[in-house]
Amino acid sequence: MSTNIYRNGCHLLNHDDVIGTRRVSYILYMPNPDEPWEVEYGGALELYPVVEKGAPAVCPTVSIPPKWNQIAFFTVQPGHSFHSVQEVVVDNPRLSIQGWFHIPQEGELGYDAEKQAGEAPSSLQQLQVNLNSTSIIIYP
Ligand SMILES: O=C(O)CCC(=O)C(=O)O
Ligand SMILES: [Fe+2]
Repeated sequence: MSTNIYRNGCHLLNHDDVIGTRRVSYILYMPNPDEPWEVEYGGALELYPVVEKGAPAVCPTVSIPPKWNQIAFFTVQPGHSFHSVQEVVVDNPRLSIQGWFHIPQEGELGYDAEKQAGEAPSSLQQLQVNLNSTSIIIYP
């Protein structure tokens, strides 16, 4: 879980959230409740349909502006759950708490070692594998 602040100029490019054992994404929006967020401020969560597996459409079909005390959930699906955050174009900060529900981890009820083994590696694990590959050139 993390707290996030998107200031004027901040945005998040299209991605699917798939890392390790994530299953459901959630975002709780907390812009200033006394100054309702306007669509023109940008900062909407945008959802993309999939043209074919792994390829999102160019344009989103759903756009959800942040609203005080509103929470968004979506399932994390490899090559499907594409979303982005529009650039914020106002000086009001776009505040949120964001995180993921995971499948049971080692030591938790319902943990399944085989399921864990089949999971997509985290980005850190992917980077570590690639660092050992001869096709990567590390510049000083
Ligand atoms: O803040 C949002 O609406 C989405 C954030 C997001 O996609 C992420 O942090 O991975
Ligand atoms: Fe995301």
